[in-house]
Amino acid sequence: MMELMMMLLGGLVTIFCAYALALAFNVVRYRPFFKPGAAGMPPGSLGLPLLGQTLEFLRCFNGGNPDLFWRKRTGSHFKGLFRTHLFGQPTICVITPEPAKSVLMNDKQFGVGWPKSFTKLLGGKSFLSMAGESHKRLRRLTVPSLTNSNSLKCMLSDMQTLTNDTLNNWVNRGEVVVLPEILKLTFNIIAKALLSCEPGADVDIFGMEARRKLNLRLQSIIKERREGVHASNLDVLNTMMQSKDEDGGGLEDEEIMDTILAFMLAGHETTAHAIVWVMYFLHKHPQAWQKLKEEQQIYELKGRTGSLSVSDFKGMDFMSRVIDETLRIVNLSPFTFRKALEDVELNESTIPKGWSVQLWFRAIHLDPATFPDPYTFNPDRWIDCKPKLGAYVPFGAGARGCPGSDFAKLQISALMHHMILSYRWEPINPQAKIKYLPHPRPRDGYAVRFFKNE
Ligand code: HEM
Repeated sequence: MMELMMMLLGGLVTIFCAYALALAFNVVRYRPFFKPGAAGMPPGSLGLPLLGQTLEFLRCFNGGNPDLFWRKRTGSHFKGLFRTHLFGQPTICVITPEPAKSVLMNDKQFGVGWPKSFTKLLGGKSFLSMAGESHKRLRRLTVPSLTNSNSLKCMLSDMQTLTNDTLNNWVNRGEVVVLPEILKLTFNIIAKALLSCEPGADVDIFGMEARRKLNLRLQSIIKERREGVHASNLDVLNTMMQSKDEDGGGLEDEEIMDTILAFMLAGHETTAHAIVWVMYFLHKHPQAWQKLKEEQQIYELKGRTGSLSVSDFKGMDFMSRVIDETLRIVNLSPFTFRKALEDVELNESTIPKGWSVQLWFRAIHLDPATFPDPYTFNPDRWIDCKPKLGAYVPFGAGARGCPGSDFAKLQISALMHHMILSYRWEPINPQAKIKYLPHPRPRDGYAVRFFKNE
């Protein structure tokens, strides 16, 4: 009997020691050496060696309660940041507006933080991989091709044609799973805007092999354009090829190719998810549906004659509130990444050099201090709501803010204009659970019955 108890005790002591050692491992491994007098690290724990707190993070997100992870970490010493260890990296999570603004607006001390696998896929000359002056130069030379009013005007007409074709096709089919269908549509729209590709063109962008093939294809398109073939197309590629900096220098082919790929990847998935969620919330909130329909009826005649302009869309107040509210509550990019380039003091603590910094937009947008009753979909909250800088950042902010925000909003508005006036839909699984990673979406992809109004 005594022997058995001793064995049991020995086992318990071993487990306890192993656990204590495991906890100490990360503490020792990532112990920072701050200059004398510097503030300490933000509160938190690094969890287990190698795994850190990744399993708990995945449990929260995959278990349908993504906010539990950060809510559990906001104790009395909390100053808007906590430390943790996620996906193999010691990490500081920023979850309140003030420090988020400080990080977003400070690209000298906070550099590119995307995971290496991601930047490798995008190519070394994409501005998602670049930093500092070269990042600024690349943005100066490429972003206007996407955002200037002439480009948006040309894109709008294609968006409306492609949208109408898609919606008519859905009516003929009766039942559709919206997400994959919208992904095809937003991909066709971006491919047309960037390269004048017609819908159905065989363009694949996922994976290294697809990227290699796309690069070869882009190389030959660029060569043809330089030789004058389709050189008058009003697409983003031609505008980029003509763009010049102050010294008269232009973009290298590799810079153009990597930027086109970045626009393609970043430009269609998030927008497609946003459209699904706008449909989802409008169906759940009949009053908002009705209000949007009434607003859109003002533009009905112009819409039917194809003369709706970019400024018409920008002037649609309720549409814009619906989009802002959807992006706030859904958080398509739940967080973004930076890396501390040196020790940085922030909110009475120090972020160690080399650590990953994650900005948790989800936590910021669901903070009741800025947005009372944050989980309720209420487009009218935006009538008097002017959040301070850093408190509403669905497109990020600062030097790395999203260059496609106007393009995305225009696309969502153009589609919803036609959809709300001429069609209606009924979800087939109204209680479908939500999947939160990589972008939040209804698990069934939002399967609906789709009808044309009489
Ligand atoms: C609803 C749709 C969209 C959302 C919610 C969204 C959100 C974001 C966010 C949060 C960032 C990161 C900012 C940061 O790290 O600070 C970003 C970056 C970026 N987005 Fe978007 N985006 C959307 C649509 C688009 C579109 C349509 C395009 C292009 C056509 C685009 C191209 C990019 C690019 C290239 C970057 C990287 C910018 C840089 O590093 O300088 N996005 N976006």
